[in-house]
Amino acid sequence: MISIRGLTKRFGPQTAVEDLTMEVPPGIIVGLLGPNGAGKTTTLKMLTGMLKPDAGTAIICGVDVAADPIGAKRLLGFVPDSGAVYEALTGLEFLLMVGALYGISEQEAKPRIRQFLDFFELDWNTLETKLLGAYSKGMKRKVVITAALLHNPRVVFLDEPLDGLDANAAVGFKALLETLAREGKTIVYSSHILDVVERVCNRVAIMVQGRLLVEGDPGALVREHQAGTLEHLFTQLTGLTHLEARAQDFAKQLMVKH
Ligand SMILES: Nc1ncnc2c1ncn2[C@@H]1O[C@H](COP(=O)(O)OP(=O)(O)OP(=O)(O)O)[C@@H](O)[C@H]1O
Repeated sequence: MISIRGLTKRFGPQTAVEDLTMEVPPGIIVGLLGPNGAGKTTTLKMLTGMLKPDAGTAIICGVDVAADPIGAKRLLGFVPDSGAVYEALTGLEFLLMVGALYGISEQEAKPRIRQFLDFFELDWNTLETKLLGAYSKGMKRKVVITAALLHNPRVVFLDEPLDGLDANAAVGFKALLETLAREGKTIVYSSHILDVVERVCNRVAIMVQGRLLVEGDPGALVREHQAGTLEHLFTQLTGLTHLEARAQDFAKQLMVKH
């Protein structure tokens, strides 16, 4: 489980995350939502020990992330939005290296890697011989997801996880997340794809300008705000109203100029 108390991060004069407090119990998939620049990635980086908070605490399954970042990393998996990998390694070399960092032997890692490959329909020969720099975006994403889940973490953080995955892989991955949650894992899912969040997540947290605006069951929040859909609730709360009319005006202006 995740317990966040007063988490705050400043970059110079700007407060990227302000006084964030939230509890996420085991078995829950919480969708972290917010417009560009709301502070979602900064929050995930603090929760995974990649950034030190200026104030507040984040506890992962009883371990304080700032006080014991290595201990916390043993318990968590992170799929970052950048999806960066060591491009000069083969997929297998990269995954075995990640496994070794978590103390998993090659003997132990290989069958686990094979399970993920079968699931994602990736070819073992490609993984063994091709450098990651030559993988397609979707293939890299599958390797990054495998790397994040290889050590069977109790808490999983995902930043735009479906980015680059084809429709089949995305459907499979969503089902995998639901299975992991049923097994008692805690999952934080940050995305802009609201209909996916609505389907996959049992809780949502909406951030704006570094602050948590609302948090709870998506259906209940939509009803409470009489929004109809999560997408409408999001635009209501984040102040982006009359978007369609604005888009039409903008398109008309473009047409006049050309
Ligand atoms: N390393 C940094 N140095 C300075 N400012 C930063 C840094 N990282 C983030 N910020 C600022 O903090 C704010 C929150 O950024 P963050 O990346 O957390 O937002 P986000 O909600 O993930 O946005 P997006 O949906 O666009 O990915 C932004 O205004 C951003 O410019």
